[in-house]
Amino acid sequence: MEAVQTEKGQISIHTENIFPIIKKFLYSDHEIFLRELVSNAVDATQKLKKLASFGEVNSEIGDDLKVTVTVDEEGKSITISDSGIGMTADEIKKYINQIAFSGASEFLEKYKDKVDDKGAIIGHFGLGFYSAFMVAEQVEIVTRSYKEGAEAARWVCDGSTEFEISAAERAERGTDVILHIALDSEEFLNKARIRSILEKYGRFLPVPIEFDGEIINDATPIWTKAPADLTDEDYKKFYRELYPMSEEPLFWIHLNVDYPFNLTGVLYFPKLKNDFHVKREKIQLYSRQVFITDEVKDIVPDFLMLLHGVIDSPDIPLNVSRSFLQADSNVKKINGYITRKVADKLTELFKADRKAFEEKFDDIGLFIKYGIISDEKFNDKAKEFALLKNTEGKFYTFDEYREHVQANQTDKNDAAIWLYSTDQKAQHGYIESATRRGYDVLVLDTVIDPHFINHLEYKLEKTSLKRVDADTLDKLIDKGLANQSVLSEADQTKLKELFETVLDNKSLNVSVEAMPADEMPVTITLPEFMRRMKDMSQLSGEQSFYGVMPITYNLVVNANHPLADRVLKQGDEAGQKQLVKQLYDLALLSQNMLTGADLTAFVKRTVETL
Ligand SMILES: Nc1ncnc2c1ncn2[C@@H]1O[C@H](COP(=O)(O)OP(=O)(O)OP(=O)(O)O)[C@@H](O)[C@H]1O
Repeated sequence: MEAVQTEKGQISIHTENIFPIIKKFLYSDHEIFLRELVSNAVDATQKLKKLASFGEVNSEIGDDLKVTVTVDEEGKSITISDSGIGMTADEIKKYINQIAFSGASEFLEKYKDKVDDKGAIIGHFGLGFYSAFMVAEQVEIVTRSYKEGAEAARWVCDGSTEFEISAAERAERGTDVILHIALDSEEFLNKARIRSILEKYGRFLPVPIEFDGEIINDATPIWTKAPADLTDEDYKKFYRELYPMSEEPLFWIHLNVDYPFNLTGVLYFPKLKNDFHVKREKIQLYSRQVFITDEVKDIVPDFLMLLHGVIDSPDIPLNVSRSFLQADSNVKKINGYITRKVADKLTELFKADRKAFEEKFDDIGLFIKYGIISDEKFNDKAKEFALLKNTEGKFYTFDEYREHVQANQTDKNDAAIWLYSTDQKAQHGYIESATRRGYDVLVLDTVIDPHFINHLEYKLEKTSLKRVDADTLDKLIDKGLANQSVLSEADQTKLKELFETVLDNKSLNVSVEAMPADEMPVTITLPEFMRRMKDMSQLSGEQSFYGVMPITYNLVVNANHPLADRVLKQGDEAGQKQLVKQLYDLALLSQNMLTGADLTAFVKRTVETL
């Protein structure tokens, strides 16, 4: 048998098949054609300006260069005209025929295995000029190069691989791209539709875009200007333009970097309050002032998506799938840069005016906490400016807080115990008891706090956080100093049994403890770990073991309260039962757990005793 010879070769791609495939791939995003063609016209105009500035254009170029888009409803065509550099017949052959075909081939090669994975590709792969064939059955270019003595040329192609180039009439330098719209794309002959597409993609293009006699864009949006030339009002005005329905932003960051990647933009901090899921105005992503997308999910870290504004970077690859984007090293660097900038801005604001920073903290705390949890680098910087607020409305950095509570809130194992409340009103009685002992109570009541608390414990040394109603204070901060009980062991057991029998409730874990006499006679607590598990499973929305696990509350009877003694000494059984029930209901009431028929019965019983 003859041996197989080593051979190298090229897989050939049949370009005749390209157009049906382009159409198929781009199906949901047909309007992109206008972005591509207008961008080309803008590029041609910018190139001309550049050449003129080098002194390479002989004629006057004028300072009112613009791109015009015209819809001819009757003639069923759309024309994109510019007065840019234009093309000679040879350049058409080179740039339009060859490049486009090789671009399309490359595209085919790249995605040939992914025909079913449309969602991953549709969007921004920028096939440029050739996207015209998504909507046109025939495309015509009439162009004249800026070069001296250049002759105008016409190129016509009907979407097959055949084209025709001929001499044409065009008095002035520049290019007209004329799309003869296909039957199935006549929606694009609607002027309102074209205007809205132009406004979406071209709102900040760097060259004036005229449609229906009007300029539809702002060619010098603020992110292209130097911060020194802008006032606060300029930034606010731009914000209103972007998000007309929103409240004023708190502050903003002007991004500007050229190395090792190019990025400009303005990011605004909105007033977030506790608004985590709703009202996420989107960050808009631009590439050289061309709108690309406001779906920046995989490009910008999730916590930064709470910010608003514009990012413009020609270095974010827009022609590949989203999963690829996440791995892209430029995207990673850009994320790192933005995160650093945001952290620096917060540090600067904190240092410049702490009081003003504290006043804004309710609005930015959510963002900062989210950043701390999700981004290690941000976390490192945030230590400087992240604040904790206590029930008195005072703010502390983590270090300051540690210092503040160290003396009084360290337990017998030398661990610091930070107490917190998730609802100052609901936990009022417990907060009051704690502050009576000189303990400090933090307010951690935002949606993100359950995660933030876990994170704090993980990061802080020998520190745990406990909700103020998670146990009796002596157990929450166990200093190893047992209170003396005025009741004997036997009486304590009797009291415990009495409560168990009268209340007859399996979800209660009854105990008798010697607490200070001025504490409540009966307290209900929910152990910290059990509540956290519940909260977390609720937050994640998943049914977990802890989500369905029955809750057991602790019911603690204060042996040193005079009423404990009174219960024991109560002669008649009915009266004793009534007293136990009343004390239990009062405990429920202070935990906001007394509702429905039980509440009605309690009110009735109380009225009767008055
Ligand atoms: N209006 C125009 N005026 C002058 N030259 C043009 C014009 N439109 C297209 N060209 C030339 O044709 C080339 C190919 O255009 P095409 O849109 O396919 O690709 P591109 O703009 O280079 O890249 P992309 O695929 O990202 O759009 C351009 O690079 C340019 O040289």
